[in-house]
Amino acid sequence: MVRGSVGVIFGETGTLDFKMLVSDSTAVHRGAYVKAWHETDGWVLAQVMNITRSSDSFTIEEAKAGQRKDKSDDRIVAEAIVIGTRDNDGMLRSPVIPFSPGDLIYVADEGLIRSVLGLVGKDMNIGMLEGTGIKVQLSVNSLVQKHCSILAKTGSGKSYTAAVILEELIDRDIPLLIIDPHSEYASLKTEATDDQEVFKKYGVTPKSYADRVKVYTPANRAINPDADEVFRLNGMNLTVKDLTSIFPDNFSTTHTGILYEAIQSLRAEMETYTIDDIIFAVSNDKSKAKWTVINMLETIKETDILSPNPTPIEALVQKGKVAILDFKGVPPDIQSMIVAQLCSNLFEARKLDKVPPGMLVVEEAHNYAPEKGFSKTVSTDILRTIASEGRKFGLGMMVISQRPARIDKNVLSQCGTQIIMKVTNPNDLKAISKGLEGVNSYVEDELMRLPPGVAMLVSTEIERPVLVDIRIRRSKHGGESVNVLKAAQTMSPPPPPPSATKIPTVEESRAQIPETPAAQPPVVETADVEEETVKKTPPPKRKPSRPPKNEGGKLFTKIFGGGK
Ligand SMILES: Nc1ncnc2c1ncn2[C@@H]1O[C@H](COP(=O)(O)OP(=O)(O)OP(=O)(O)O)[C@@H](O)[C@H]1O
Repeated sequence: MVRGSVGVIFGETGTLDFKMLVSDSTAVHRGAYVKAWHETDGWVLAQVMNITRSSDSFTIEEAKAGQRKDKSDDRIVAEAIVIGTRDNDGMLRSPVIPFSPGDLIYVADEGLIRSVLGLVGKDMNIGMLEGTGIKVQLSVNSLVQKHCSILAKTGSGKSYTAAVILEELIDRDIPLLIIDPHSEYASLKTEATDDQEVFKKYGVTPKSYADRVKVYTPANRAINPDADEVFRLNGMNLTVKDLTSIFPDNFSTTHTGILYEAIQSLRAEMETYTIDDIIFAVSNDKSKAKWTVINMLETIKETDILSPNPTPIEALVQKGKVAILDFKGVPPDIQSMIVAQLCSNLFEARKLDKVPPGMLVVEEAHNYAPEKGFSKTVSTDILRTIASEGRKFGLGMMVISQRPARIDKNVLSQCGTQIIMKVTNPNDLKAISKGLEGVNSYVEDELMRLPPGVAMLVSTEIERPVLVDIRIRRSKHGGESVNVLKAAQTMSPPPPPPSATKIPTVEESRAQIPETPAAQPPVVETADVEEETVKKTPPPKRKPSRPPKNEGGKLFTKIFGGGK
């Protein structure tokens, strides 16, 4: 083999693929980018999709003993698909006449890979092209304006990857508003303490974003003592629509009528009214149905979310700042109501240019914009609107979910960048492969096998899907699972049984601050309850990159459209 080459083309060749005889087993690996000199097109980029290795030259004794002394005459054959080359106008082209058997194959250089895949001149650093040292950089403008989704099964690295992208956006002063149901993003404030070697590998340094991030709680400080500020919605002069939209299923026509009359009478009497005034006005109604209405109004009131001093949207969305809405302790219905109101305010404020362009980040998006037939929430409409119209006004959205099949299709289909990590649920796999343009249904096989920390990136900005080894976080990761065994071993002994427990006095009860766990949004489950509700133990940290292995293979051809 000529020096520097890794193989030679042989057998029947085409314009879209070829086979190569590989010089030695470590020369190329599945997924490797290689280049071939083409007589009319010059250097053409190709990707190895499959490798096989065969040998008959060993003795039965050697086979029985499980030892082969000489492996030098193993026949290693790789199948590569042609990606193409850029012409003088920068257009991607693939050859129109077949490759020539006997031509040499080389490992592709960074310049060719970048230019052919379309990874040129971009700004954000999200990691490295899997199996290479080539940085994958995305365009901030495109990612924000054309929206982005991060999809994977639980524990596969969604919030880790999201935080990597958010760090890049914060570094570029993009305002962020994060809907955080599981208190995962406050850790952006804390610098990561991982191994320095890993930071070096990805070309980043540890960093705290404490001066940029503010955590808001829609609950109160007793429930969420780590929050920086409370978040409140406008509680003055609420309309019938404002109130009924919180519990749309609970308000019958009769209930709505009672509410309507009460609010009409208040409007006739006073300029401004509160929820207390509404409850009082409803209590004057003669029907028994008023008690249901009062009960619902009391429930809303008790959440404390409504206030005469609401949090202005201008305080949340500021250049270079991150506002995290931490939903710890907030009931699911109220979460949706908050998302609906907040996002409507945000969209209106952006349209009137009252806040700078920025990005809305929605974790567990399937709960706030569920697909029809799964559940109904008041936040779906505005999230759909932002997905379809946000880009006109410089309002981007990042949608994060472990259940792609359950997110509103209108929302998901608007995402120009899709970052997909390991997915195994058949419905989710189907939903993903259906929604990805230019990727056929066999994408499912590859997604099922992705190791932790590796994502498939599909973007309107790049020519074809690529696998990315997501970089290390600069800030600490906050989405760690609870170690159940350790917690059980370190917890204090349980309290005595009820009969032996002293009943606290009213004063003692008041003095105790309730330990309210983070609210879990409602889940309408079918066959896959287990996957969604059981938080997996985090996978072991992956090895730096995928080792060259002579296995699998067909997947790549299928995913990236082998072109046969
Ligand atoms: N790029 C990465 N580099 C290093 N470790 C990673 C990476 N991605 C994920 N991990 C590890 O995997 C674990 C799970 O990741 P993460 O919390 O992001 O999962 P998730 O998909 O958001 O899970 P859940 O749906 O349960 O919130 C993390 O604790 C982290 O240790």
